[in-house]
Amino acid sequence: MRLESKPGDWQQNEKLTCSLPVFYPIFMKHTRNFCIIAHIDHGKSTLADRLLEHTKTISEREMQAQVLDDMDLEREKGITIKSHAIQMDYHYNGEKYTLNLIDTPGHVDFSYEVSRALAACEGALLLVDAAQGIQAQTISNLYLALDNDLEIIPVINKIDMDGAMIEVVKDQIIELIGCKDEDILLASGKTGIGIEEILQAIVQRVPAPTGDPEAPLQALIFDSVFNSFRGIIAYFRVYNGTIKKGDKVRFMNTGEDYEADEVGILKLGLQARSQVDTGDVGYIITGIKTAKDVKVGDTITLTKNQATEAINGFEEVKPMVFAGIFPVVTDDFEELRECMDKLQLNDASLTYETETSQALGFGFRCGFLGMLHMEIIQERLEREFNQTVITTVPNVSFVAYTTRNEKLIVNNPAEMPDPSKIDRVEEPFIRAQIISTPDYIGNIMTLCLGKRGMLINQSYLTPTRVELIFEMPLAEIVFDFYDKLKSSTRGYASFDYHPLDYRQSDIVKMDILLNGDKVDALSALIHRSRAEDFGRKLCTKLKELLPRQQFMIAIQAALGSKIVARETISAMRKDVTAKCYGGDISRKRKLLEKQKEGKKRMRQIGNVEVPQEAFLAVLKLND
Ligand SMILES: Nc1nc2c(ncn2[C@@H]2O[C@H](COP(=O)(O)OP(=O)(O)OP(=O)(O)O)[C@@H](O)[C@H]2O)c(=O)[nH]1
Repeated sequence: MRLESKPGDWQQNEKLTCSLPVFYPIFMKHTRNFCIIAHIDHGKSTLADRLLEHTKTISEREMQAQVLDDMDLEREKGITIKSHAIQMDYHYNGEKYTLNLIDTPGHVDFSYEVSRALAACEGALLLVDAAQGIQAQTISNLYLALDNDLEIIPVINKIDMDGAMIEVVKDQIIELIGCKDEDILLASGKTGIGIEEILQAIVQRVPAPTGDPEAPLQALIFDSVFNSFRGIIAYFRVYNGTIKKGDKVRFMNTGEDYEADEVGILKLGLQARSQVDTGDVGYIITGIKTAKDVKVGDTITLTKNQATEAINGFEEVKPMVFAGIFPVVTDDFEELRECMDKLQLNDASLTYETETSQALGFGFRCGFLGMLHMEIIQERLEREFNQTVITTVPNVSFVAYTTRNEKLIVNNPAEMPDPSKIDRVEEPFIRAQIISTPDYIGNIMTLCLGKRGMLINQSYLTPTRVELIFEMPLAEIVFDFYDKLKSSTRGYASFDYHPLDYRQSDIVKMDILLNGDKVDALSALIHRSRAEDFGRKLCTKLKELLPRQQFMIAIQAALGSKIVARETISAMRKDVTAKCYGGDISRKRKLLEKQKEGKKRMRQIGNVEVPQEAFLAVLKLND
């Protein structure tokens, strides 16, 4: 994200409406491409539903049915109907307009995809919750929209709520984007207030798309979905030219040629058309079977009559967080591999390679866009593929330079070379933006400085809202930062971050030993200043999480050969079922079954049984 864009520049987009080319056809004049941006839970989905209902794109009955159908359909066919993009017809002043609503994923893990979706629009509805006011993602999404030169329509949403502070939030918005009082719309996605005004504003204020229908085809891919019958369906926005069914097309960044088996527009489902024109949003099916071959941000052109340039801004999305995923039962490794292969077919941003751990056997080292992405993948493996897996400590990607000046990318603590062979290590830094009421500045500073953050800027957005900008190591955010921020500000602070660069850092490897055996899956890479404290807390947490056994268990944390912390779990004296002997047999069975259930996610390491929670203990360290 470029941060140079200044809030207040927002009205400059008028230039777009005035510079229409002479060949500007009527269908483009009546097209509007827009998205809805907001902080999480400010009511995006609910408002989108009302827009679809109001324009009769989806009837009330379908809306109900749709919500119910969605999960099954998505599972069976991989089609997401309401998200991604949908076209509405809207009649205004006796003329029919085509409004394309492009949905954005909204979470920082997927911010590259958000920026591509925004690039396919000319305008954005900026929703702000009337009770909560401006939050961190309101601002970061606004900046993304400004970077893409979008016309911003500010909307105060949820005005039906008792706690709505319309005037206060109006002032916040005026301060932030420099608009006029009358530019701000008032709405409630729940009751339907303001929906007609929003649709009118989209037609009146969002510029119609520009472009040359006669020029060579340039269509930007802003999203793709996987359909098990039809392969990958790519969603695009046509900037110049026309795409027709049967055309031979080229994906400019991957350099691959395909045939357009089907093209069309996105209504409640896919609607095939003979062609999709300049300025419009549509889909293409080419028989591509894997998500890897369709990259968000790529440009589609024709094989003959190619565009000379791709639409700029294509970027390979890089994983930010890495963790091991292992089958609970070692024999299930091949089955897990098949599931990972299938999962990657429809999620190109998941990367994985085989990993061997002494403790856990064969598994995969996976790369994720962020912690949310990691949770989603784990959940999908369990729900859709019925796998029971153990996930290990997540870590960021470090860069180690050896004394021979080789550069190594370290995505796994086990790959970190011996300290004697390392010249220096670099770690990724992020720019964190925190917005809060001024009462909590002290707590936020303590938290962020404790996480090796540096305060870069502090500014008051309004007298009651302060924005703090820090530069911090990504590794510090990955663990428990967000929860800590919420608890130290009683939920008042909101937070967003963006990657910055790699910086030299004193990183060491912390090993954990159980009864003297090093458990590689519990190793972590950590800053030296935090290592001893981290080791102590981790040992204490592991003591809580490891079940007692018939013998004593020593838990040790070590930096190289130096033990920095130790805890002991004493031996269990009695058999858990002993008290049931001679008693009720069904009670005994229940107890044994309960134990079996608990074993599901246990791994035997040496002679110690380690439950899944222990592998992620790092995420739950006490203060
Ligand atoms: N009172 C009131 N509640 C609303 C309104 N719009 C949405 N909500 C509620 O606010 C919550 C969040 O709404 P969503 O539409 O899911 O918000 P969202 O921005 O799409 O959320 P994410 O997709 O999670 O970012 C839900 O519980 C809604 O019922 C509104 O206009 N008034």
